[in-house]
Amino acid sequence: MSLFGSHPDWLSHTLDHAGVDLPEIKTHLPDGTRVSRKAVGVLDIVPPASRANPNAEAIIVSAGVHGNETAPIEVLNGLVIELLEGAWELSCPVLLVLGNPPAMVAGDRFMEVNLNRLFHGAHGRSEYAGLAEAQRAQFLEEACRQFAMANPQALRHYDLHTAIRPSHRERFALYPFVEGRQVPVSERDFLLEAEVETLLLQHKAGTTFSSFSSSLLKAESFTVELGKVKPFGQNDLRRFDGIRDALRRRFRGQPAPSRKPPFDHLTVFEVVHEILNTGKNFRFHIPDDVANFTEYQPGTLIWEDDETSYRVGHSPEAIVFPNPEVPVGQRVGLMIREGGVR
Ligand SMILES: O=C(O)CCC(=O)N[C@@H](CCC(=O)O)C(=O)O
Ligand SMILES: [Zn+2]
Repeated sequence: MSLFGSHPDWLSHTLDHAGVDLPEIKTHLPDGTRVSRKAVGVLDIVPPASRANPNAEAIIVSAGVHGNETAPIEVLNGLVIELLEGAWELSCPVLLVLGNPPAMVAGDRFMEVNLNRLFHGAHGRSEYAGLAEAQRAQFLEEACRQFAMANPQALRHYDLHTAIRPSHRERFALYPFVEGRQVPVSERDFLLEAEVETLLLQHKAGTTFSSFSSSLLKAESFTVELGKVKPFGQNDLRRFDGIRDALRRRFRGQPAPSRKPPFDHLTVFEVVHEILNTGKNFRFHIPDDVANFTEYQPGTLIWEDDETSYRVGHSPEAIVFPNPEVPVGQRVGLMIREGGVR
């Protein structure tokens, strides 16, 4: 397919052209579906207007916002291969994004600065001026805005990741904070369909990709953690069948299946405290290699600096994403408290 020149698929084209500014290129599938490669790693795919969109939605799916989180990249590439081969027909507009191609080639989380801290306008801060990752964040925001404007259906965004640490809960989703909203039942059902059994409710807006799309584009968005970071080719992709099958079902516009055990209830946590590297002789009292969802008892000292400290409150709290190796001002981890099963 000319979209990818001599490359066998989207992923190999993206890796081979990482960091290159290619012009937009458009083509049609035999069934009339329009496919546009808007940039390296960005595909905008729209079914023919005559085709029904039974779920009345437009979907953004991103992976590779962190370059070393390879399994969701392989899953998304697999779905693109199926679609372009004609294995099934698309029913809703989709914008598919491989976030950070140079970091994917390097096998690193990022090159100069964490792309997933540059959205919601953060790419415009003076300290990021001229950085390729800031330009990519700006480009991706604009691509999402244009996609949302061209497709006025209900907008969804799933930003797919894998975690650095092992986890007591293999798959979990984060729901960005937007004042006054609640997770719709249909989205809870979708997470369970994707075998994601745990949901974290954020307590404030951030600068992640999913926070941008939910706050500024009014999308129902989630960051979805699907397992552990591994290099390309080393993922057991059977562990990602849930998300692949659930996304394919949505792309095809098929009805949602009913909840089935063991994936029939979501355990919900709320974020109670975001640990930031304060830079004032910051000391983190959680071991470096602790698993996500490790629980700490009331009163446990989590971090301190020369001015203040944080201890677990009146009931147990767990840690996710512990990582003290971040620049001053960035997130070292989240403290969460269980808030019910739904
Ligand atoms: O395992 C880790 O420490 C990081 C995994 C990861 O990249 N998580 C995302 C979560 C984004 C969000 O809070 O919605 C990130 O840190 O960017
Ligand atoms: Zn990530």
